[in-house]
Amino acid sequence: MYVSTPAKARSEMLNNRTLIELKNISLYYSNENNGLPILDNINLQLDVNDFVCLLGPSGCGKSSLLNILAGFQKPTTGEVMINDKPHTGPSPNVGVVFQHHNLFPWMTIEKNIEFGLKMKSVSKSERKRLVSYYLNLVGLESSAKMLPYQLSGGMKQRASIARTLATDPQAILMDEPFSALDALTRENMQIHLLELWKKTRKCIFFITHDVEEALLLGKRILVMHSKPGRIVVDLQNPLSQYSQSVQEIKHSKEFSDLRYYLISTIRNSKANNTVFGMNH
Ligand SMILES: Nc1ncnc2c1ncn2[C@@H]1O[C@H](COP(=O)(O)OP(=O)(O)OP(=O)(O)O)[C@@H](O)[C@H]1O
Repeated sequence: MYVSTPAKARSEMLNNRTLIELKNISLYYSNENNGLPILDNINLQLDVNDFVCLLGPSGCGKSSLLNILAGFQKPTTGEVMINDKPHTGPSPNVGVVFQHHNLFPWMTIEKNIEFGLKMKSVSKSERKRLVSYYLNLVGLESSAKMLPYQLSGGMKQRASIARTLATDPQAILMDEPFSALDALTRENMQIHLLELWKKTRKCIFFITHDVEEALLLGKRILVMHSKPGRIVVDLQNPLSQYSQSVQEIKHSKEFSDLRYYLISTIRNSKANNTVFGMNH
């Protein structure tokens, strides 16, 4: 069993503060799920610089939780706080990147990135500077004038990430953003996202089905069980401190031990509701 550092000590260590807090969240969708809540009394704090990966079996409520964090879905009970204020709807503080890019197909990549800035009434010269900065950050300078259909899947996802980053949200929620990509592109995107996070230190909440992806990306890993949807693991990922290459990390004993532990915990979803390594 892996026991993580208590939240307070962790926050102090990282000189972080809580950005988003979920308090006693439960969610029911009408009478489905045999009367059980989709989400059951979820309490969670995300810090300003967190990189949190959420794992769990299909249908356990991961996207529902993300929708509540994004302000798209109202919880049945409980509340969401951002910067200690109630969060009741979509907000510029929270950006979302979905599994399939949602770029406007009729706009060039630079216009797509500029769109949110226009909505925020950013001046033309500042928009130009920011578009150029974010294109550069995701390595798409030479694709600025292209339309989305002219880009590969990985490039489109990088453009989506740039568009979200450009509006400067405090948190970015990602719902399986790389799952539609081929293995090699996916690995490149993981490395790229980690570099982006190191540069921007935005709070990232990342849903994935892929345990290895969570181990390579997350500073912190959550596992949800289903029926009812609960967070049963909240783990500081020791691998995030490693400076070795991805390949070296993947071949380490700690990686394979953690991988085994997480897969077993996810498999046990229906049988077990014990809370492991909770730090909140
Ligand atoms: N709008 C809705 N109305 C009714 N039921 C819903 C709605 N959205 C999701 N559900 C149900 O809630 C449960 C959780 O769905 P959710 O999409 O949050 O799970 P998930 O863990 O993200 O699944 P996956 O990993 O397969 O994407 C499922 O049983 C789903 O059928």
